[in-house]
Amino acid sequence: MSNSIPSSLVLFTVLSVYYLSGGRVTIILLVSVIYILFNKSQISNSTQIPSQESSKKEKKEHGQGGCGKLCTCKDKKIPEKKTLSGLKVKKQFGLINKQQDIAIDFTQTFAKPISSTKLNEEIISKVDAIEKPKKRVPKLFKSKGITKNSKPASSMTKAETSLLDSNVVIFYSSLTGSSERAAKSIFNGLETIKTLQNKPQLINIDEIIDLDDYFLNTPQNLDNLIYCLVLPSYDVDSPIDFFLQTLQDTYQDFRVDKYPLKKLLGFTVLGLGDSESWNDKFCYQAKKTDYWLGKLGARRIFPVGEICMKTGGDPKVKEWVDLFLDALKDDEPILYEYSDSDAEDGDDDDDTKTGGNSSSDETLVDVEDMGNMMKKTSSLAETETKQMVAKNSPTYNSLTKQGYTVVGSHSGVKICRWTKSALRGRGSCYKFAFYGIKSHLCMETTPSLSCSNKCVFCWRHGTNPVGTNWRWEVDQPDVILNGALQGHYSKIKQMRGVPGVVAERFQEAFRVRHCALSLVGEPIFYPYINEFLGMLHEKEISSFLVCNAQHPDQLQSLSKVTQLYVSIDAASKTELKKIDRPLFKDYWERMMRCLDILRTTQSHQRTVFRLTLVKGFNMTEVKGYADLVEKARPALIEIKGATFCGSSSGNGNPLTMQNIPFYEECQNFVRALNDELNARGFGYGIAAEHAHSCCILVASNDFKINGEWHTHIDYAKFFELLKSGKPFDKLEYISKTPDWALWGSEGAGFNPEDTRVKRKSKKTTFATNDY
Ligand SMILES: Cc1cc2nc3c(=O)[nH]c(=O)nc-3n(C[C@H](O)[C@H](O)[C@H](O)COP(=O)(O)O)c2cc1C
Ligand code: SF4
Repeated sequence: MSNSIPSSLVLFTVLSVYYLSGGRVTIILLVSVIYILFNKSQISNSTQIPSQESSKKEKKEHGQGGCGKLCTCKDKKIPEKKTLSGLKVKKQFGLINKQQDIAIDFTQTFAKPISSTKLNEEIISKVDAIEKPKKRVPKLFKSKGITKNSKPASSMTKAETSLLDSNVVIFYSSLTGSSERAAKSIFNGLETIKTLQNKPQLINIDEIIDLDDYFLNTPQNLDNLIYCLVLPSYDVDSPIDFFLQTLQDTYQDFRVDKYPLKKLLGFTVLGLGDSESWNDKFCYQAKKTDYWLGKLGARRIFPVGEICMKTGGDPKVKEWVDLFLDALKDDEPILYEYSDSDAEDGDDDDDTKTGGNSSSDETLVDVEDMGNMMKKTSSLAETETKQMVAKNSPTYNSLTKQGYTVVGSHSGVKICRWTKSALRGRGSCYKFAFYGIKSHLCMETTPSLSCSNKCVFCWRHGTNPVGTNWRWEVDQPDVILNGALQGHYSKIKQMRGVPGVVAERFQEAFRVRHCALSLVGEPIFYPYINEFLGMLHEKEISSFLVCNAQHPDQLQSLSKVTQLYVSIDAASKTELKKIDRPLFKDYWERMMRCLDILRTTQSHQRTVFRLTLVKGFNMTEVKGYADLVEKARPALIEIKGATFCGSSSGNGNPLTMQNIPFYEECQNFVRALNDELNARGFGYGIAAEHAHSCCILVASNDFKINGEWHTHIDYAKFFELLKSGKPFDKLEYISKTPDWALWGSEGAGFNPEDTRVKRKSKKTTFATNDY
């Protein structure tokens, strides 16, 4: 009889015959019972360990959960019988992931390590697939960034290329100079190795325009790269935070290769710190860097150095450098362990080591589990919330040395040179000529000292807090406003002993009437900017807000300001990258979105394009600027030549005096732009100038009433309109521009009531922010 006859049918037949024959046919019954027993044993054999293929096939033919009864399919292959017990035992005791003691070519095999582990994992995953049927999940993400089963196992690695044939790049970041010194010592040490084939390179990480050029991609012109990073640690915000954030973002970016740094021949990190004062956090950022580079697939060729600069200092640095240089001369295989640091930190994502479950289910992560997966990172992967500018930080020292008062932990205030000048009756800045702002009544402040650019003309390199998202503690708007006013007034008070201060103006200065939200940093980055603006307006302080065209969402939701600036530092994508060195990868798209917002949502505001002209960087593409004007249709365009003020030594500013345009060059640029705009029929004209600060104003013809420019502001009217609570337009609070401020006027924008004093000494740093 065939196996295909159901046993229940046989049993039924036997019982029927027995009954009908009155029990006389016992022999038939006996034979039947023997048959049923035999049949059962056949069935149990056939259910043992089908291969995954046949299991899939079964599921396909019988539905997801199998047919649930004895199978009758004709073409069914008898599956290969496998004994699992051996594998299971090995898995339980972590033996199957034992490191492979064979030397392998690292560069060739990293992505696909030749270890039997993978084979074993494959087998186990097949087994698991049978033992535990896949549970149904509603929606799944392929978790490239945190996938587990695709990670390379530990292996002995040997590169085809000798380490001495590599290109060594030494990266460093330094706030007070010791890491730079250590990096140079490595550089000099490498130079002494005669057999090193290529000249090493020394790069300041903070000066890299796009970190992805090195830490996602690698420079195309250099192969066999070895990265050596020299990093201090700071428990206060420093540029290293942004660097680490970038490494982490790359690792968690689902769109990019999970192991982008496997292309490197190797890496090492030298950490400098202070173990006496920061025992718990000694060299913690160097260790984090080491961790993330490993996560990104780079091969550690020398252990992370941890040197206390207080107790060990430069001699200890030299020791580490010498050992590292020796290691470069040694091409012995290196043990590569992907998850070593994870294991130490209790991150058990190497399942096979811990006897966990490595089934193929884990390449896919349930959406609900994503949060847990992310949380399940080691302490090295954790990011902490710091203050943007803590009182004991080098940034704080640098800012206060330059005359800034740091308010709270992320805001700043400083009296500008024009406020001092106005107090002494020596003239106000261009804002008086263009908009009627008396400089001694103006406070320059910012609620965010951090920025998402690293502009070439910015003072802030080296110590600047940077970031693309707000990652710091947040201060309340009233704390910032009161602190800023207090800081401003205390600086004004100090002016009382300065010769020439006009008593009346000195007295007036204790009632701030205007606030320039510019200074440095990015004001709309501050999460409570609208509340802050509301508080300013309540005190009848006008608001001039300057933003860098990198935060379209915040720009979109910005509430009413007296005047809204967007910095336009270049007219093309390439030039913008060169001059602003933006941190956002989609910086151009962001700027375009901001321009659209100016033309649409924010068109009720007095919108201003702010162009800072830097010779050799952004003074040629007049047509390009006209395109941007076409896109945003700003009410006003301020064109200003970059100027010098302060000392440039060591701030990473690449500009020289050659980059400062003469006023005549600025005038020519403005004429060309104005001609281009009018040739396109946009209706702009050159309204006013302030030669003293190398600044010219182009305005929309809407501001020309009966042939006269009305670029000034009726501030009382502005507050009146604001208080009405009704929407209003930029043209509802305009006022006539005085003759002395008009373009081509005799004094070129200098108020005849003030005394013009020519500065004798030329100072030496760039500043575009003498607003
Ligand atoms: C405000 C501040 C915070 C610091 N925080 C740490 C820290 O968390 N861990 C550490 O090991 N060293 C810390 N240090 C010590 C510095 O890392 C050490 O002085 C280092 O040599 C500075 O390197 P640099 O001169 O290249 O900037 C800190 C120093 C300062 C001034
Ligand atoms: S100049 Fe302004 S926009 Fe540019 S980096 Fe400095 S603060 Fe940021």
